[in-house]
Amino acid sequence: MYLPSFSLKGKTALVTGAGRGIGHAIAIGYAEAGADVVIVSRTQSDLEKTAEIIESKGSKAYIFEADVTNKDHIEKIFETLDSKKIRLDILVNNAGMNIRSKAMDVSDEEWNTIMNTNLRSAFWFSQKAGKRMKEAGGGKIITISSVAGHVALRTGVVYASTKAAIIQMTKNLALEWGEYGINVNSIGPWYFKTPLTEKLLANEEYLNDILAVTPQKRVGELPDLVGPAVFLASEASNYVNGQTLFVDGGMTIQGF
Ligand SMILES: NC(=O)C1=CN([C@@H]2O[C@H](COP(=O)(O)OP(=O)(O)OC[C@H]3O[C@@H](n4cnc5c(N)ncnc54)[C@H](OP(=O)(O)O)[C@@H]3O)[C@@H](O)[C@H]2O)C=CC1
Ligand SMILES: C[C@H](O)[C@@H]1OC(=O)[C@H](O)[C@@H]1O
Repeated sequence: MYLPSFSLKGKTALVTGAGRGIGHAIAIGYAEAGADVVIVSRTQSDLEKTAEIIESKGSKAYIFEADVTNKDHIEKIFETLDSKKIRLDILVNNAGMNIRSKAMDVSDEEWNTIMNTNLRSAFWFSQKAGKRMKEAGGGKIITISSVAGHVALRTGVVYASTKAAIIQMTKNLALEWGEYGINVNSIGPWYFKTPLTEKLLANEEYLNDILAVTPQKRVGELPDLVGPAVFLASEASNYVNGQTLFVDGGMTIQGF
């Protein structure tokens, strides 16, 4: 028995970083749930592959080759959506990156790149989508944070700071926009095998360290993330707001 409230039929979602990894999986999962998908990244060839799969599911794909750290690019995306009268029901701020420097070695350039990609872009996309969702009577905004925003990891203080900020931004936007029917939530993954992490996960010792603090004793598989992402994008989560859903195999509750 399929619960209709989980359907995304008739909805349009925008997913940043949809060319590879988690964003690619979420974009396709949304198409499978019935949504049309606006996909954004800097690599046209990746986007075309994602679009082909989305269209094979019977959904429309709208490609935007853009850099989320460039505010003009963000502006252009929304101007184009407006001109084409493409209504935005769901926004997934997924694009992100990391430079895993020790705190004492972080450069200004590294700080700016990580902050602009992971946090600043998510806010500008949210502000533009939020204005349109308010006019439309509601919408769903999901930002991909990380367990790194909740517990200390050895993967870099700047990245962790962006992910913690996303968790707080999620709460503040939910506080301001809840009355407009906008649900603002976040997903906090533990390790998933993607181009961002595949080199790390290929290191047996590092992988063993990960599994030692993961109750489910495995890293995440992309389908493990799609279900939570569909839930938070669907009407099934209409009374969930300001929350961060950790999809982590139990890692954040790991004690001793
Ligand atoms: N994989 C994991 O274990 C975890 C990942 N996360 C988070 O999940 C999100 C996705 O990560 P993951 O899929 O692993 O990463 P990947 O590096 O595999 O994919 C990142 C995607 O974002 C795009 N992207 C990166 N920078 C920009 C930019 N400036 N402008 C537009 N698009 C950009 C990339 O495309 P392109 O480079 O072509 O622009 C790519 O499509 C990130 O926010 C990450 O922090 C959180 C916890 C764990
Ligand atoms: C779990 C983290 O978000 C993930 O681990 C990494 O090494 C990546 O750089 C991210 O920090």
